[in-house]
Amino acid sequence: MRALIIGIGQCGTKIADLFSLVDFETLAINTSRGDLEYLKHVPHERRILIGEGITGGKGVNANPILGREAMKRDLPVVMRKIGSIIGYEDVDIFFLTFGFGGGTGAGGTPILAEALKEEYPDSLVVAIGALPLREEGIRPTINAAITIDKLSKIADSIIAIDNNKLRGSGDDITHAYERINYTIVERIASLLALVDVPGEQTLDASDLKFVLKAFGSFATVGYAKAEAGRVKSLSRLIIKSFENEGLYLDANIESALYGLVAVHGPPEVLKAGDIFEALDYLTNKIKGKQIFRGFYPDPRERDVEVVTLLSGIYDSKSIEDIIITARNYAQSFMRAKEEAESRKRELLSGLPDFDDVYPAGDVYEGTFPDVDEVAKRLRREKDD
Ligand SMILES: Nc1nc2c(ncn2[C@@H]2O[C@H](COP(=O)(O)OP(=O)(O)OP(=O)(O)O)[C@@H](O)[C@H]2O)c(=O)[nH]1
Repeated sequence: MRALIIGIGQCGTKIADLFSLVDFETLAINTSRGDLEYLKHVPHERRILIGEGITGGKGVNANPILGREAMKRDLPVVMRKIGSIIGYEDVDIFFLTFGFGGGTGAGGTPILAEALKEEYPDSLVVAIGALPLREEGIRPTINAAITIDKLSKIADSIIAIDNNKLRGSGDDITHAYERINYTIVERIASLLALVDVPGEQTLDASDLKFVLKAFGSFATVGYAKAEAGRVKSLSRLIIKSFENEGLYLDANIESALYGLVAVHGPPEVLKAGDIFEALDYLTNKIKGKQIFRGFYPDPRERDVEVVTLLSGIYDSKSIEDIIITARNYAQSFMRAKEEAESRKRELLSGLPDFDDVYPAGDVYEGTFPDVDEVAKRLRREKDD
């Protein structure tokens, strides 16, 4: 199983940086030179500054139109770099990490996603994006709505992380971001680490690709971990992994089409009866009724770890809030614009054509009349 993580914009490259720390292949792309330099783990030759001609290396200030333009202009450079990283061994999944509310990531990600789908039709393109906080105002919400719309037509799945779930954590925003970035990397990395690994019942790359190939709908990754000695009911722990609000997306999991559950831990805790009870429950709960599973008994393990992936989700309050807010704003903005235009028409109606007020015939092609001469002539005409 080969994954390439591509971070776009500040949020996306920070997440890619953490993936780099845990030894994933990564690439960082940004319009801001400063933000690229700030990264700690992505190797320098895997950092690409785009749109320098438009932005001077200073970011696009939450304007996704500029983010899109920057990616379009430097797409050949980006695709060449990706080609050189990939070499001759196929990539199973490109994970594109970004923030929905900014400009570089929101504008650039759909452009790159489309190019990757075209160039590598057998690989999946999965977007992992952070949804803006409501307090950030209307612009990030609109950026998010535009990008959701675009990506839903291109990406195979969109793993959306709702930053609003950070509220109430008590952390300042930088720490809250760090925590959520860490969590998402931990979950995806744990899941990928279990694919193609020998186990009781194993998950392979084609299972994961099947689950994530979900026509641009939403996906969410759940997680639960406990010390083996403290697990009273494994079935309860598995259910907790997709029930708890740690999913970071307000979503109705019953609307999911596919699911995948991977359980890793000491063999004495991984009891088949418990696992099947939880899987039956989950299979009956989701609409698509298809759950892939992998059990990985490991005598060296002291903890039990459960990673759950649910995909094909179309019923999510987090997403609905963004789309409805953006749509309402767009409609009221269009109404206000029409009113302003009709008020302008009303105000200016009835004005004469001021050209008629000035005498014609004094302007000759190619020459300018002498203003003093014209004034003298007009005075003479008046006196006569
Ligand atoms: N989860 C998470 N969200 C982040 C982080 N940094 C920024 N965001 C969110 O991402 C959005 C801003 O995206 P950025 O990545 O900063 O913007 P950008 O893509 O670099 O675009 P420009 O700054 O406009 O050039 C906001 O809605 C933030 O809430 C982060 O580290 N983690």
